[in-house]
Amino acid sequence: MAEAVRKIEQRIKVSDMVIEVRDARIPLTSECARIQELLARKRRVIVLNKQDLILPSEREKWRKFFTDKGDTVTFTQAVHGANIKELMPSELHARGLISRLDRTLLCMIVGIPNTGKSTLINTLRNFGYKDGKQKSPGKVANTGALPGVTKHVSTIQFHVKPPSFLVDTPGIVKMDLDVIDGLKLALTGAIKDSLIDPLILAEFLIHMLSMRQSTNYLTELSLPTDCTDLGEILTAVAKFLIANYRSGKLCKYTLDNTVPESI
Ligand SMILES: Nc1nc2c(ncn2[C@@H]2O[C@H](COP(=O)(O)OP(=O)(O)OP(=O)(O)O)[C@@H](O)[C@H]2O)c(=O)[nH]1
Repeated sequence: MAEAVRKIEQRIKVSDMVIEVRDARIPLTSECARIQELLARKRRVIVLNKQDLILPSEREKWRKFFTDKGDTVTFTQAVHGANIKELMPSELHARGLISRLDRTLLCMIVGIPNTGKSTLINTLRNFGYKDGKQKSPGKVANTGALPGVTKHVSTIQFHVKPPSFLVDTPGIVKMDLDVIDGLKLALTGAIKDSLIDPLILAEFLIHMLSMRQSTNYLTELSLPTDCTDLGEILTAVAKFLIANYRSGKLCKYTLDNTVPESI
């Protein structure tokens, strides 16, 4: 991880701009805290990916939140290419994120693990080549449902004219995570499942849902019939809740709030 951070820091200095990919379900907790100081000095667009997993009303609330702070944001669904056009060189230029369109463009992609960076790169590349009327080059970055798939820093062309490149980087997590941040990251799949007991994670999820007065999930819950042991049943229920939260079937609430709240 330290090596990855060092390489990212070196490459950021020579890049024209940064695309910071966050998880739309945790727009604050998924910030790339470890290099925020560096990011603050670069032109940056915050991509809130996995927009399909939050309600449209939540999207609008967060868009206003970031825009009021002076940040440039784009909501995407990288798996299906939603809003990818907003990240094409001409759009980045129109939004004031790059100053010239006649020069080679180098864009860093950074973010915590599992936010969809590699998926976004593949989608941007397909879209970018089509935008330049070139044959679609296919997938280059490896993707996966578990965190930590990308291990190395690599540079990938995503547009022909102007020649534009993306620097793919491994996901980086901050060192001094507090418990609540850790639970939110675990719930959204940014840190490994093996690190947190699913019962604790499910309890946290139920707590977060009860704060939003949401009990819809109770009607969906059918207990596994092949379990007799209470502990096993609870674990099965916990895993059911977590999996359904992650797929967006349980609810589409963000876990962060635009105003501070006590948990
Ligand atoms: N629901 C949803 N899932 C997505 C979206 N984009 C990516 N994913 C899924 O999120 C998971 C992680 O995607 P990756 O592209 O591998 O994420 P990454 O940020 O490169 O991950 P690391 O290698 O851990 O840094 C995969 O299962 C993707 O299919 C999206 O817009 N919506």
